[in-house]
Amino acid sequence: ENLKIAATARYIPERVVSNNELSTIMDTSDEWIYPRTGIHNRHVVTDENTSDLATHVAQRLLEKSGWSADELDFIIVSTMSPDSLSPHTAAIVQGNIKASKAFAFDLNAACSGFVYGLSAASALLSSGRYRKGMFIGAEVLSKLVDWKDRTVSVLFGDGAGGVLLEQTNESVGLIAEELQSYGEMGNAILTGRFANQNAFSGEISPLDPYFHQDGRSVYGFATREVPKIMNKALDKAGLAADDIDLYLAHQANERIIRSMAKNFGQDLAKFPTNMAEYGNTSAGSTAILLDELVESGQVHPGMKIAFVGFGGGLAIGVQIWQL
Ligand SMILES: O=C(O)C1CCN(c2ccc(-c3cc(CO)ccc3Cl)cn2)CC1
Repeated sequence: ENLKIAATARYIPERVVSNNELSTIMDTSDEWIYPRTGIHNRHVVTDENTSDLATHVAQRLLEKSGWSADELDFIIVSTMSPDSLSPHTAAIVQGNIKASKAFAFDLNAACSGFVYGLSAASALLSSGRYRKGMFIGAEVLSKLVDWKDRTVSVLFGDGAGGVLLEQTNESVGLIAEELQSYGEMGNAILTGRFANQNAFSGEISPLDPYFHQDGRSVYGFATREVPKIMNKALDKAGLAADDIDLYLAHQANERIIRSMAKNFGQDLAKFPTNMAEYGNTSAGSTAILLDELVESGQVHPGMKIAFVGFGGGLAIGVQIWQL
């Protein structure tokens, strides 16, 4: 499908929290966290929420591309940590940047959110009904974790990244995708639960709203199932793993990425990582990584890129792009 990524951008909140700082508020250490996860630091908001991060990304995308806000046909924000259910975060962004002709909606596919959102944005453009779209992955996971739970709170961070997409007649764009959910395993990654308490339900025991994950089973799921989905996407694209120049994988855990590289028979150099600095920023992670690589020149036109998302749902998504 002839689609062009016209610009990329990211926005990371300023406040850095190192593993060492975390060890002053909970019983943990860099020696415990880093070897298991590849994480040294994470960034957290202090006075911003998800829509603020996404709005910064939107403004940077418009600045970099020279597009004006009212050229946008739509804005999609992929997030599992919206400011509110209503207004949805994409609508807040649309209002903030005065994208007067755009419709906006949020999408939640947890850590596969960047790939699922890229799929939705690509489909809207390939339908021929729209020409220019903005897609942002944005998270403030720091409001969803229990900062007294050292097993989970050390894994996550806040951040956002995004792309501008447009129809093009250049032979670039989405080559193939494979998206798959595994709802029966959904309870392995839980957060943001609302109890179904109402005037007619009688007493419902309150649910804790915090992040819980069965790390071992998610780890096993990711290493087992992602390669299968990747191979399906490669088959659809008529490509081999060697043909992909870079694999931009969700930045959940360094060891998982290492095992994926081994599984695909690929050099670790093809799997750039930045979780050391940002932790797991769910739908933001691949978008942030993409913008950093574009900025450093490691990602440029002519390359074949695979975006790989996996996590809450549970869900997996792979998209292969010709840049
Ligand atoms: O070694 C240990 O104690 C543990 C072993 C397990 N670990 C894990 C396991 C799973 C995840 C994870 C999380 C999400 C949710 O965004 C999505 C995708 C993944 Cl693969 C992150 N870390 C951490 C250290």
